[in-house]
Formats: sequence, C-alpha cells, structure tokens
Amino acid sequence: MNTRSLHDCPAPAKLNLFLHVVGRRADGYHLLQSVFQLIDRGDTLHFDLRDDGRIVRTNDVPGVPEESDLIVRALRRLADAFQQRHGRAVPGIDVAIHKILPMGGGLGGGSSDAATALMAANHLWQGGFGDEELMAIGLPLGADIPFFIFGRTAFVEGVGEAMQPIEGPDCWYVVIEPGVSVPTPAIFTAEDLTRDTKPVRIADFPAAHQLSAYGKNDLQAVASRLFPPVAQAIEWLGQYGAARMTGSGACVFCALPGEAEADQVLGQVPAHWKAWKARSLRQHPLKSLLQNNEL
Ligand SMILES: C[C@@](CO)(OP(=O)(O)O)[C@H](O)COP(=O)(O)OP(=O)(O)OC[C@H]1O[C@@H](n2ccc(N)nc2=O)[C@H](O)[C@@H]1O
Ligand SMILES: Nc1ncnc2c1ncn2[C@@H]1O[C@H](COP(=O)(O)OP(=O)(O)O)[C@@H](O)[C@H]1O
Repeated sequence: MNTRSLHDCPAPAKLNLFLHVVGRRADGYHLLQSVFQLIDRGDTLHFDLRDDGRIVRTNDVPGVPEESDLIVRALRRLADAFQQRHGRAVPGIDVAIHKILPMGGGLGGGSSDAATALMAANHLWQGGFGDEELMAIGLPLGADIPFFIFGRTAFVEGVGEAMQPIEGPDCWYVVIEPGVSVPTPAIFTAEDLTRDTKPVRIADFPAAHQLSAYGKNDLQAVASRLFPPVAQAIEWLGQYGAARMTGSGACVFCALPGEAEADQVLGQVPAHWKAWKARSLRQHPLKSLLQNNEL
C-alpha cells in the first residue's frame, strides 16, 4: 500500500429517514432524534502527503473558499491535536475534491467530506486517533460529522453526538434535488417549527424495511413553506411511496424495493429537476477500505 497518498476516498451522502425535533437546549440548539442512513452516492477525495506542514486544498469548490471549507478546518483541528499528542507538527497534506453532492441539500456533503478527510489524514499522518477522538474533533464543525465517522446506520440523538447502531433497510432510493439551497439556520429559527414531538425509542421502530416510512421530518413543513420547490418535489414523488425531505432540506427521497423500481420512477421525473438513484449502505465504504488496506 502507498503510504504517501490515498486516492479515490469516498465521502458518501446520508439520508435522514425520519427527523424529529423533541426539544430545545438552553443555548437554543435543538434536540433531535433521527435515523441516519448512508447511501452509495457521494463526493470523492484524494490525499497526498506534503513535507512542509501545510494543509492545502488543490482545487476550487464554487461557493466555498478554502479557508471556510469544512475539510480544511477539520484537518487544522486534527493537526493541532496531533501536535499536542506527538509534540511535533504534521507533515502536511494536499486535498483534491470531486464534489457532486449539492450544498444545502440535507445530504450532509460538507460533513461527510470533513469526516473522510479526518479518517484519511489520521491514517496517512499515523496520528493514532481512535474514532471517538476523531468524532470529538469534528463535532464542533458540524453535527453530522460524528455520524459519518461512526459509519453505520444509526439512531442519532441530542445534537448529533449520541449514536446507536441499528439495522437499516436494504433498498434503493430515488432522490430529487429541487434546485434550491436551504440554509439550516433559517429552518431552526422559524416560529412555526414544531419542537415538541414525543421522543421515540428503538423498541418502537418497525421492521428495517419499513423504516424509510416511519415517523416524519419535523423540518419539512417549514422548508416547504419557505422553499416551494421542496413542497412540489415531495408532492410529485409522493405518487410512488412515502416521500419526504432529508435533513433541513432541500433534497427529497422515496424508498423503492429494487433498482428496477427506482429506474421506473427516475424515468418519469420532470426535466426541470435533477434526480438520481442510490442504494442503502450498511457501512461507510472508506472504513472498510482502510480496515482491509485496500486503498
Ligand atoms: C438538521 C441536520 C440533520 O442532519 O441537518 P443537515 O445539515 O443535514 O441538513 C443537522 O443536524 C444540522 O446540523 P449542522 O450541520 O451542525 O447545522 P449548522 O448548519 O451548523 O447549524 C446552523 C444553525 O442551525 C441551528 N441548529 C442546528 C442544529 C441543531 N440541532 N439545532 C439548531 O438549532 C443553530 O442555530 C445553528 O447555528
Ligand atoms: N467541503 C464542503 N462541502 C460542502 N459544503 C461546505 C464544505 N465546506 C463548507 N461548506 C459549507 O457548508 C454548507 C452546508 O453544506 P452541506 O453539508 O453540503 O449541506 P447540508 O448540511 O444541507 O447537507 C454549505 O452551504 C457550505 O457553505
């Protein structure tokens, strides 16, 4: 295995099969309950060691300056932790990103990129940090980062820090990108957001194959009001099953039992929406690749 580079590292998207707002913390942050499901579509990252200690993003990402990129910010935090633990600076790293996930899509793209960067750089730098440590480094930058490092279908509580593995569905999804970018703060500050859904327990969940239709997304009504294309996509996709929004939007998904059924729905999607299919994943593909030394 090449010890100086890791190329073609996957940063998969997630879907929130349901997302309940069950309360609010004293600091204004909302307490959530959600099932997070990984899917086999995502960004791809490439890493090469440097020898000058610098952390460099080597390509442009429209709308995301290098300094504010979650990848770069996460790697800086990892470099600080490395310095503290090992008493020396990191070697540095180049990161190239091939971005296909939409921003403000509720697919967790930025968080997944950051999680992949933390896992890959920890490997290349031989940082020796465990998953729990990487999760703690990532959490202040994005609530979804710990989930991507956890890397399995999970029941997530709190503000994204409490996770339990669960058995997820084995199915296909059709996902519509309604063409708008939803800013998460606008949803959480809305007056009409309901914040009092009764907490659920894993014991309440239906069988795994029915999980994609369980519960609801409490952020959906507000997002639909503020961004009408979200409501239109949910209504259209609802012809084919339980269609709902992921995260704070804007993307909308519907579970289908197989690829053929997903292809059938995709063939009908109106031309003004971008849409695609993806399969549910049981495990984060980068974790499997690193564990099996396959990169
Ligand atoms: C709701 C989720 C579900 O996955 O949405 P997506 O980002 O995936 O769409 C996440 O928890 C999003 O968490 P995160 O990605 O950290 O949100 P940010 O954009 O940093 O949060 C922006 C703002 O939303 C509010 N916020 C966020 C998360 C939360 N549990 N309660 C909140 O009240 C806060 O005011 C915060 O300052
Ligand atoms: N590497 C990155 N990829 C995507 N977005 C990023 C990245 N770094 C920072 N961001 C910022 O995070 C915001 C949320 O992006 P993203 O995580 O893709 O959406 P969501 O949280 O809705 O799933 C973007 O609008 C962007 O400004």
